[in-house]
Amino acid sequence: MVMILLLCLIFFITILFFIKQRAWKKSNTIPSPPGLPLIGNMHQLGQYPHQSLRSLSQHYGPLMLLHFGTVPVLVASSADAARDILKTHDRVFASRPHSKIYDKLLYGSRNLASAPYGEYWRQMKSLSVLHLLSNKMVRTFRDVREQEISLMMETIRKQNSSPIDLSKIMMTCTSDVICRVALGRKYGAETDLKELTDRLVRQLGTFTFGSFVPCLSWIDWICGLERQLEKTANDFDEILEKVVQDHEDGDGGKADFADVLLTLQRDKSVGFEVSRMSIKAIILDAFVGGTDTSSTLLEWEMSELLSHPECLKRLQEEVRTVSKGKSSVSEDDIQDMYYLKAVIKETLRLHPPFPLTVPHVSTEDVNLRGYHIPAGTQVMINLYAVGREVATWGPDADDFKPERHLNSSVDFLGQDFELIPFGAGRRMCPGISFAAVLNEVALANLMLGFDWQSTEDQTENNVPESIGVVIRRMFPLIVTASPAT
Ligand code: HEM
Repeated sequence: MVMILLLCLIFFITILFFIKQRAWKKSNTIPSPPGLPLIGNMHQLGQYPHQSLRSLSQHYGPLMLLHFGTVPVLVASSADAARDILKTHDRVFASRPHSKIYDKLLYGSRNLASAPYGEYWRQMKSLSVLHLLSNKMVRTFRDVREQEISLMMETIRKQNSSPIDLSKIMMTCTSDVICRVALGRKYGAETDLKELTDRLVRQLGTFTFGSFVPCLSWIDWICGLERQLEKTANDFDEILEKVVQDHEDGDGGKADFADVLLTLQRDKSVGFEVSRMSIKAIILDAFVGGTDTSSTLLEWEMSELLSHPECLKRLQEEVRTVSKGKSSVSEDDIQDMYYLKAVIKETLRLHPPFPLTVPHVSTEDVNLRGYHIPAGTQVMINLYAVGREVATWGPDADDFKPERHLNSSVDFLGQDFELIPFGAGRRMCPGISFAAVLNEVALANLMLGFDWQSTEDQTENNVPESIGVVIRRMFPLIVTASPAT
């Protein structure tokens, strides 16, 4: 009996799949790799969807329609296609698809990153952009950055030139900065916030049957997914609830994110209600959006520099010349470090920490590059493919060559669509200044303080990538660092 029911279900889904594909084909001729019933194109994504999608786009073009299960997903893989979506039709594509996982883990999607486009999202974006991550706020946390970077340098120094896990040390530095800025202090000893953030980010990227083949969502339930998500959400909420409580009872020292948000809630000065849940959800965004991305960027920078000793040498010379014998690089010194900025841009081009943007969804029917796109279509921009597009970056697009940025005005601020590692348009990353200044000053200090040696046999372009939403190195970067000569 069960077998017959299962066969009927598979038959029904297959019919539904072909009807859906036919409906799309009628109104569109968007190039579309052929898929399989039930799973659509999912079997073509492999372990590294950003790489597989790039390969598919080389065959099917910069705008492709795929099916993840029964869900149609438009994938853009060129600067022009990204511009059409994130600039020309930005408003139409500014929403996020509904996700049960986001709902469970992120306070019913009341955080900024997964809130659907609308009034609530606008309110949360203005809180983040104007009150938490503005240039002025970023400047006020200068001493936090300097202290944590100085601690990182001390940790490396203490190893006395023996091999160190640089990935771990850099991760500790960036996550401690975010923790202090968001929560006012480090929560290391009593709660493993790092482990919890890792778990949450991992679960946000979990494949679920329910998301792509809704009638199979019972499989997720049988696998115990709901229970796991609930546990993570509860564990994080317990910490955030304690943080908010501590701040309410606290002495109002240096204003961290929790303080700022509680003040805005009390003053009612922003013109809308700021709920306790919104406060916790916005703080959570800083951990989810900022922790892994910031350390991943540093990790790829060091990794690429170690594979390209001539670039490492040139950067060290620049940093040491500009710093003129000082023991550390200050944020004021960075302005004159042009090669440093070129190294950062080149790393973001080749290794955008989020290679596929958080999915967008269209809220109206729209004509995109001559194709009819119905409301409710999910869209992903393959930032990895955009950064490596041969048409814009040339035949050496896959090579690490910071020099290409030296006489170019192309920047990652969301105006130049060939380099958009932080996205662009309404949904662009609000943490860009925060991330950029932390990254610049951390990398410059690593260059000033030490001479570096890789312990690996570094073959160019051959460093394996991790699996997940944020793509870091598969294996930690083990190096030796001796005091600069
Ligand atoms: C190297 C560091 C970072 C990179 C590469 C990065 C990249 C991105 C990207 C690609 C998006 C998605 C854009 C889209 O959907 O089109 C995004 C969104 C977001 N990022 Fe970042 N990010 C970084 C650091 C940060 C930091 C430090 C924070 C906060 C402290 C942050 C908070 C957010 C938030 C809240 C969103 C969602 C915005 C929205 O949906 O309106 N990010 N980021």
